[in-house]
Amino acid sequence: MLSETVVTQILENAFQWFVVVDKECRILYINEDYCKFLEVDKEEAIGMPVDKVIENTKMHEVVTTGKEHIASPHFIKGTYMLANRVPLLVNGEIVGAFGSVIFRDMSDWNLLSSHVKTTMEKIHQENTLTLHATKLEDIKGSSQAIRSLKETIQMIAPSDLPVLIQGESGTGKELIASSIVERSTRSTKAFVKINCAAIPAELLELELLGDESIKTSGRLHQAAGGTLFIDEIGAMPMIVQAKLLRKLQEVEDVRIIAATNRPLQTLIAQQKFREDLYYRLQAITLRIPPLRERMEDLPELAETFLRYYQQKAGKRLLQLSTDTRKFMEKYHWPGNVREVQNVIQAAVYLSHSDWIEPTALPDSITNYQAKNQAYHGTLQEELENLEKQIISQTLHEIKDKTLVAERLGLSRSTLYEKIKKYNL
Ligand SMILES: Nc1ncnc2c1ncn2[C@@H]1O[C@H](COP(=O)(O)OP(=O)(O)OP(=O)(O)O)[C@@H](O)[C@H]1O
Repeated sequence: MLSETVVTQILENAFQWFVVVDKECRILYINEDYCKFLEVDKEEAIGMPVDKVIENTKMHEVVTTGKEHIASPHFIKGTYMLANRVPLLVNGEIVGAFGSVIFRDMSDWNLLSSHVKTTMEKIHQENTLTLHATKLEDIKGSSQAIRSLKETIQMIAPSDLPVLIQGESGTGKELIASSIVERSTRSTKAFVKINCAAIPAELLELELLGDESIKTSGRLHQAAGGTLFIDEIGAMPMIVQAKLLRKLQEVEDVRIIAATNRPLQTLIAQQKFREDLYYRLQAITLRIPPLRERMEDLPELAETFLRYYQQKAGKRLLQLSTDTRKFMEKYHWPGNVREVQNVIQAAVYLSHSDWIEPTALPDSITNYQAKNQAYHGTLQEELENLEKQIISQTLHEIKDKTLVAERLGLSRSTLYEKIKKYNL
């Protein structure tokens, strides 16, 4: 136990000014610095009603309502200060309140805000983590598929060969295209993009190929000397495909990287894609498997997005709880890496503690397991597994065991027995 003398020294040397009142709002303690500012004698102030010593005080509101005031503006001696006021409780009953001044005036506040600003700028400069992933090193994942993809990129990037990237939506086709450009001899030249699915069919030809009669250059021309990334090429109308092929034969030096989420061979079979254009584009074909076929990449991807969004949100170190990881591992991720990114981003903002619990995941993920889980144990074993999971998750969410017992409709002793049984 700290002696009274030590406690007094700590209180007196605290940066903040503060006051403690009893439930009648009489001052029990006020520190020396605060008294100096208020121009009152400390010995005289102690025992006096707080509103006689501190103008515009709101301590009585806290004592009456039991509600805390955080960073509440307090006008005193011609200036606004910021104050925190919290009720003091003994056995759940209000016995008084503690008030402290966190910013004594605007100059305190300006000083702090300037410190915060420069520190945050420094953190941002040091923070090399970016989600504008464009380089080979930004491609995360250690699955065989990703490793050999990265090896192939290193080999083919310096050439001028056209590349066709095939993969479901959100698998990282644009990222792969950028990393090829970045490793190529054209990295400092134009890198022009066009998304065939995002531009109405009737405008696509003009956008892509331009029109000399109205002196409009298309993106193909703009990419001269550099690279043209044609996203969703499978959505390009046949007529534009024919014109593109013709232009490619005459046009200046452009490297084409095309991407598609539908296999072009299927579109050729359906007569929706020209075979001659396909052969012109696919000198090198890179296939990115969907995430569900390379689930070993999930932890690294989740970690990358977690660190990024945690820093962006200015939160402390966040971790995925074991249950959350389990749900994520069982899910099939139809939106691939982009879906992981979105789920983690939302979870970071939805989490109140240092752990991301399954409650921060969308229902599509938490319900998915329930629908698709294969059961291998006896009914008794499976029921016990589920019971363990429910109790463990509720304990993570609500720390207070009495409240957990209440929520689950158990007596406290039954809850304790189960905690012991399941080693929670
Ligand atoms: N292996 C990876 N490592 C790190 N980030 C990745 C990886 N794959 C994808 N991403 C990120 O996921 C997001 C989606 O990727 P991208 O836009 O490249 O996908 P896409 O296949 O082009 O999607 P769409 O077909 O819908 O246009 C981007 O933020 C990208 O940086």
